[in-house]
Amino acid sequence: MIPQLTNSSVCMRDPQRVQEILEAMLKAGSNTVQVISDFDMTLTRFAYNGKRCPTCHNILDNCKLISNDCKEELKELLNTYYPIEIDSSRSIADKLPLMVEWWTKAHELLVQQKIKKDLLAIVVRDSDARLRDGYQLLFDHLYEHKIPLLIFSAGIGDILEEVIRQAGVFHPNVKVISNYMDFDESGVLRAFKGELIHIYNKREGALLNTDHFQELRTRTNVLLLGDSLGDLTMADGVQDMENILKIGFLNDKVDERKQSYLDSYDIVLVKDETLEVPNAIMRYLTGNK
Ligand SMILES: Nc1ccn([C@@H]2O[C@H](COP(=O)(O)O)[C@@H](O)[C@H]2O)c(=O)n1
Repeated sequence: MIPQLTNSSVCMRDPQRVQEILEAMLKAGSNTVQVISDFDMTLTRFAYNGKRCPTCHNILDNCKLISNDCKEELKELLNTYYPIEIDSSRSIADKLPLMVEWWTKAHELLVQQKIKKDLLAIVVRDSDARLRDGYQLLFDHLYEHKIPLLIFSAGIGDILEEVIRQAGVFHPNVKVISNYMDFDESGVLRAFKGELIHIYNKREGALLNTDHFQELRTRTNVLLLGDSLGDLTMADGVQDMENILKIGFLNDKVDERKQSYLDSYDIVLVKDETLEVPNAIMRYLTGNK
């Protein structure tokens, strides 16, 4: 039905079920569809030319606004907590407090650096941030077909917005839920706003944004894109959901994590740095237009 679903990167536990969901969504019409996507390592690449690409946090961690001592501390945090984040032998309940600890410590360190708001655009421009191949097509296609795109990220909203703005795809149909920086009157970072969003509390974040989901109450068919098991709860605020198709990017520790991804996502994209499959699915849902 969709030739790209036979790509070597594509794994499905139940291809028949995927076909049924796609047919139901096609029948409902693209005016009932919304896309909910994670950002880091989902819309952005995991690696490029054999080198890891940065997350929103890493863009700041490694920039010239951060002192060398602070860079070292942030790197130590990454080396301590990232292996925990992707450890398939530990439960989410076990990892959750440690993830809160990671985000909290990193944000405290960033706040101490007195980062200036007006330098963020330069920081992003000078970074190795890289959206996945096919991003332009995805963002433009959703915009042309008036399909809402919610980017739900535990990264840093100000950095995320700058990445998509500089890529020329921050269209009016895009809404971002993320951790936003709070600047004082002279434009210096003094805190992070609101409730912390980390990798395992997106359900709570979704339930706090009832207004957004209420506005989209006719969009009862969801295409969800994520790269972690925490991303599966991003659509928990959607009202009267009819169908959901979950696509998961499996970027790291593939052998250890493949089964849990197959059990949770309808389509698993293994070490696939492109948006070829989501783009093919969107083309199918919009009648190949
Ligand atoms: N100090 C930190 C905290 C988190 N990360 C990474 O950010 C990712 C979260 O963003 P999503 O857009 O994927 O929700 C997460 O996977 C962490 O690995 C970081 O790099 N530094």
